[in-house]
Amino acid sequence: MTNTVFFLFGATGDLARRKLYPAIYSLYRERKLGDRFAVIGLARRPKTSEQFREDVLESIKEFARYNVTKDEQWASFAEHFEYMPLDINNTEAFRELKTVADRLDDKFDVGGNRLFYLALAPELFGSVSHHLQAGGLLETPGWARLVIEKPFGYDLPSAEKLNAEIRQVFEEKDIYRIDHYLGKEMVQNINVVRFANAFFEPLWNNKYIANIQITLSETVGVEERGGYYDHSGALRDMGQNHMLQMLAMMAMEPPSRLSPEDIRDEKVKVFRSLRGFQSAAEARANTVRGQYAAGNLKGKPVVGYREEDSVNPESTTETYFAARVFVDNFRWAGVPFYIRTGKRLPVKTTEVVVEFKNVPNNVYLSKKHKLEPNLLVFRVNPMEGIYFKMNGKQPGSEGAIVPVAMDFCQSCQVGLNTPEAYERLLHDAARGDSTYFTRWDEVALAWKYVDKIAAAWGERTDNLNLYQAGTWGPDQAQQLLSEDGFKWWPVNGQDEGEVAWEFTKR
Ligand SMILES: NC(=O)C1=CN([C@@H]2O[C@H](COP(=O)(O)OP(=O)(O)OC[C@H]3O[C@@H](n4cnc5c(N)ncnc54)[C@H](OP(=O)(O)O)[C@@H]3O)[C@@H](O)[C@H]2O)C=CC1
Ligand SMILES: O=C1O[C@H](COP(=O)(O)O)[C@@H](O)[C@H](O)[C@H]1O
Repeated sequence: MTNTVFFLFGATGDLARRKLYPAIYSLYRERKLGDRFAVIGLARRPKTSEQFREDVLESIKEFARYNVTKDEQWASFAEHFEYMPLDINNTEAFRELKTVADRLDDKFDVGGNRLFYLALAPELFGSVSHHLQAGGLLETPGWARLVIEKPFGYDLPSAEKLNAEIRQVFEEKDIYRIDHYLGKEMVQNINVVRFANAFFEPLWNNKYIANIQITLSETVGVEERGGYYDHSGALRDMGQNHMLQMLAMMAMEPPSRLSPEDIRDEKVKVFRSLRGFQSAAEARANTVRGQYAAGNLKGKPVVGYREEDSVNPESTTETYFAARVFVDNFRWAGVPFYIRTGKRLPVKTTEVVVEFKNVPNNVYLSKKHKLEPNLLVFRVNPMEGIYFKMNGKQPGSEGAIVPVAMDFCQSCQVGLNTPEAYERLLHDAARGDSTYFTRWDEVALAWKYVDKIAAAWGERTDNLNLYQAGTWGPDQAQQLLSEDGFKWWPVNGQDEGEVAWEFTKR
C-alpha cells in the first residue's frame, strides 16, 4: 500500500484525463492504493470538487481498463478527490494549498507522504518546484517526490538549466522523470527475456547478432498538438527518450543486482558508448528525416502535416526519422541498431526485432533453399508478445525449408487488459521505486547524442523528405539498411511487399 497525497498539477489537461485518472482508478481497483490516499487536482480554471469528481468519472468511463458505475464503490473512491483552482505563477496560492493538503492528510491518515505530479507545459516545471518550497509544502514528516513529464528540455543546455532549477529544491533521488515507454510491460520484459533465459544471453552479442531494429510507428497525425510538436519534431519527441531508452534496454550489460541504480548505471554505460558523429556530414549520412504529405490512411484521405490547423504552413519540422546507431563497446562492435519512428504510418505498432547472423558453413544455404535469418521480435504494442522466427523442414517435402514461428502472444493470454504504463509508473513513484524513471545522466547523454543530429540537420534545408501519409516513410530510410545489406522487417505481420514468412494469425 502506498499512503500518498497526489498533487496533480495540470488536472484539467489531456494527460490527466486520458491516462492519470484511469491509472489511479485501476490501482485502486487492484488494491494497490489502499484507502490512505488523496488526490488534489490543480489547474487554473475554476470548478468545484464536485464538478471535478464528475469529470474524473467521465474520464474513467472513457479510458479506464475497468468499468465504473456511480455506485458505493465509486463514492468511496471519489471522496478522496478534491479540486483547487491554482495558478502556478501565484506564490500565495501554494500556502493555501498546504492548508488543503494538511487537512486531507489528516482526513485520510496519510502520514505526510507527498507526490507532486507535473502534468504541465515544461516551462512551468521550474517555478512549481520553487513555489512548493516557498509554500512550505516540502516540510512534511513523510517523503516528498516530484514526478516530471516529458519533454525534459529541448536540448542539452535547456535540460541542464531545468535540471539545475529543480535540483535547487529536490534531490536527484526524489526526482522521477517519466518516460512512459519504460512503464510498458514488454519494454520491462526485455530484461527478463535477456537475463533470465539461458538460450538468449549467450547469443546476445556481435558474434551472433547481425542488427537490431526498433520501430515505433503511429497512424495518428499531429492534429491539435502542433503548438508543441512543431517546435519539437520526431527526433526530440520520440528519439531522445523512448527510442534511445529501448535501445539501452536491448544493449545494456546485465546488472549485478536488480536495484534501480544498478540498472540505470548499466543504461548510462550504453549512452556513453553511443558512437558520436565526427562531422555534420556523418550525422546526416546516418540519419533520415521526413514529413508526411497528404495521403490515405485506412482508406480515408488525410491532410499533410503543413495543412494541419495547429501547424505552421511552411513548417520544416520532421514527423519521421530513422537512424543507424552504433554502440561502440566489446559486445556490440560493428552491429548496427536501426531506429525509426513516424506519424501517419500505415499501422500503430512498436516492435524491436533482433536479426541473427547465419550459422557458419550452413549446408542448407544454396540456390535450392531460400533461407531467411532467425528473428526474435519483441512486440511492445498494441499486441504484446515475443515472436521467434526460425527455419524448419516443410513437412512431407523433399527437404524444402520454410520459415516457422514460435509466437508467445501475451495479449492473447492475458487479454489486452494488461496494466497501462502510467499505472505502473504512478505506483512505482508512490512506493519509491525509480528503476523505470530516467536519471539525469541518462537524459543528459541522450540529449548530447540527439543534439548533434539536430545541429547537422539544421545546417541544410535539403534533407527533409516528404512521404505520403499511409506509407512507411521516405525511401531513404530503406536505403539506410540496404547500404548495409539489410532491410526493415515487416512489423505486426504487415506485408510491406514480399514477406517470406507466415505471420501467425491471432
Ligand atoms: N497528452 C499526452 O498524451 C502526453 C503529454 N505529455 C506531457 O504532459 C504534460 C501535460 O500535457 P497535456 O495534458 O497534454 O497538456 P494540456 O495542455 O492538455 O494541459 C495542460 C494543463 O496545465 C494547466 N495549466 C496551464 N497553465 C497553467 C498555470 N499557469 N497554472 C496552473 N495550471 C496551468 C492547464 O489547465 P488550465 O488551463 O485550467 O490552467 C491544463 O490542466 C506536458 O509536459 C506534455 O508534454 C507527455 C506524454 C503524452
Ligand atoms: O511521448 C509520446 O508518445 C506518444 C506515443 O505513445 P504510445 O504509448 O501511444 O505509443 C506520441 O504519440 C507522442 O507524440 C509523444 O509525445
